[in-house]
Amino acid sequence: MKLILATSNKGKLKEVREILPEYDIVTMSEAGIHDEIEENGTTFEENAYIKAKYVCDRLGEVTIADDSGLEVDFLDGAPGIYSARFAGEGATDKDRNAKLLSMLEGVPFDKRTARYVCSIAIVYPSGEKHIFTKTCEGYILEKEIGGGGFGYDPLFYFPEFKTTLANVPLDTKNTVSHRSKALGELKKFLADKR
Ligand SMILES: O=c1nc[nH]c2c1ncn2[C@H]1C[C@H](O)[C@@H](COP(=O)(O)OP(=O)(O)OP(=O)(O)O)O1
Ligand SMILES: [Mg+2]
Repeated sequence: MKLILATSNKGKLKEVREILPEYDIVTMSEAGIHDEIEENGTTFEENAYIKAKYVCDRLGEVTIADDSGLEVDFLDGAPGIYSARFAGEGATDKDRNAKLLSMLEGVPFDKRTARYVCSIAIVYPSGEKHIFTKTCEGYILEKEIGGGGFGYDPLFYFPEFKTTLANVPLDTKNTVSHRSKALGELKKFLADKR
């Protein structure tokens, strides 16, 4: 079965293709849509739906989208839904990680708890929609470790792995991540629907 994926994030795309090998994942740009979709919702769920709905309306095909981010407890849940934008337009993963580190300067390890959140929306041309949300709990380190994953992964320490999600193979990250768990719910839903 073909699923359009409404994202322009290559890290997400790689993970979604690994986690859903039984689906033919076609990106919005492969389907001819190059628009920047305004993420003006107030929750991960709303933003995931906004992205999937936008692309589904244009293509008339079943579309999924991922809205995700990092909630840091010491920062009262920031950057949250602003995780991609909180260091401004044109910023890189490196810039965002540097900004996050500066905001946590001097904060001891046990107060650096954080979680990733991932909402996966699926929208059908009929208007049917479903949204699945999962989290992944960890700590923000004081320096980057590892070259894998993407985004905040070099700073995201996962206790059971005793290292960051950037310092384990992708298939290992995919056994515990917010994204793999939310996509697992989607998989169950799609299997039940058949
Ligand atoms: O597993 C992850 N490992 C590391 N970082 C992560 C992860 N999951 C989300 N993140 C970060 C990346 C980005 O800074 C933000 C998502 O923002 P978000 O708007 O959902 O994605 P995006 O703008 O990069 O691509 P798009 O909206 O086209 O899907 O959270
Ligand atoms: Mg985005």
